[in-house]
Amino acid sequence: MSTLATPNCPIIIPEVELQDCQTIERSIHKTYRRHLWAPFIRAIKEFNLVEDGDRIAVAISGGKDSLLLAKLFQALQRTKLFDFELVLIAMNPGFHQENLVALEANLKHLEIPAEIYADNIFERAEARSKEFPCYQCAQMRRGSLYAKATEHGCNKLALGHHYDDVLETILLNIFYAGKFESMLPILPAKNFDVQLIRPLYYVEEADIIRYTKQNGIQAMNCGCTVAAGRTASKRSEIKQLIKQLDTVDPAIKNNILSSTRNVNLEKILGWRADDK
Ligand SMILES: Nc1ncnc2c1ncn2[C@@H]1O[C@H](COP(=O)(O)OP(=O)(O)OP(=O)(O)O)[C@@H](O)[C@H]1O
Repeated sequence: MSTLATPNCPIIIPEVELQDCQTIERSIHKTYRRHLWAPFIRAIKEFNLVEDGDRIAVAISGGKDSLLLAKLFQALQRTKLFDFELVLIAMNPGFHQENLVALEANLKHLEIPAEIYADNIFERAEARSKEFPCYQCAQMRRGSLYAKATEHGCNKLALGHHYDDVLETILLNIFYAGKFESMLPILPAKNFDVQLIRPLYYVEEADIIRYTKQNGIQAMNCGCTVAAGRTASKRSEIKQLIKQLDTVDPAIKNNILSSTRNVNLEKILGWRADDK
């Protein structure tokens, strides 16, 4: 997989031998209790992301975030805090063969019995939009995952977006789209009877990287075969900016998110809701 790293999608090199599955599972409750388990539970409780009777599809791309998300959901199910069903799905959008083999190996080792299904989204996204395949790809991936979740009778689809994704999205929207818009922890799908949930909302990327490296997990860094390296530069610039700001004042990250809860409608020039 190392050959598939790009400047905007750096590879995460494990710092130890791959640990056995039980050790990895234990680490979530011990070493990473404060930084992974606690924020995961906090988001679930604060936003009611999981409720009794739910049937939740967890979408696993093979990257570090969704591999962790699957392990957290398996751990949550064992606690019996909520009575819910879990469906694990992984879509193959046209990965390089070496990425697909690595994904299968990771799922097996981590005891994540996910259904891998094929949907040639990379090819279709590129055919539809040579210039901006990423936007197409993101839309089509989401649609494919919603459809698969629906096919499995799920009422929720969990994605692996984390705290830093949320902050980056807020700033990207301000800087490059001229709008104040966040990424929500829970929202209804537009064309499906499914709710999208983001249970890693409070989990910091640095902690996911630490957990991944320290458990020897070689997650997929970037499965894209179409535009990897050409795009996502704005996101990586914003990531660097937030990193720099964090060294100046560690309160800044939290303040970026807090600003989305604290909008003074008397001190803004305009707003819209439901196209109004
Ligand atoms: N091919 C896929 N199959 C299943 N789920 C996917 C796939 N691609 C994306 N997802 C879901 O959408 C989320 C966000 O996708 P994105 O490509 O932004 O991932 P990411 O930030 O690189 O996260 P990850 O480390 O999980 O890949 C993923 O965490 C995962 O839950």
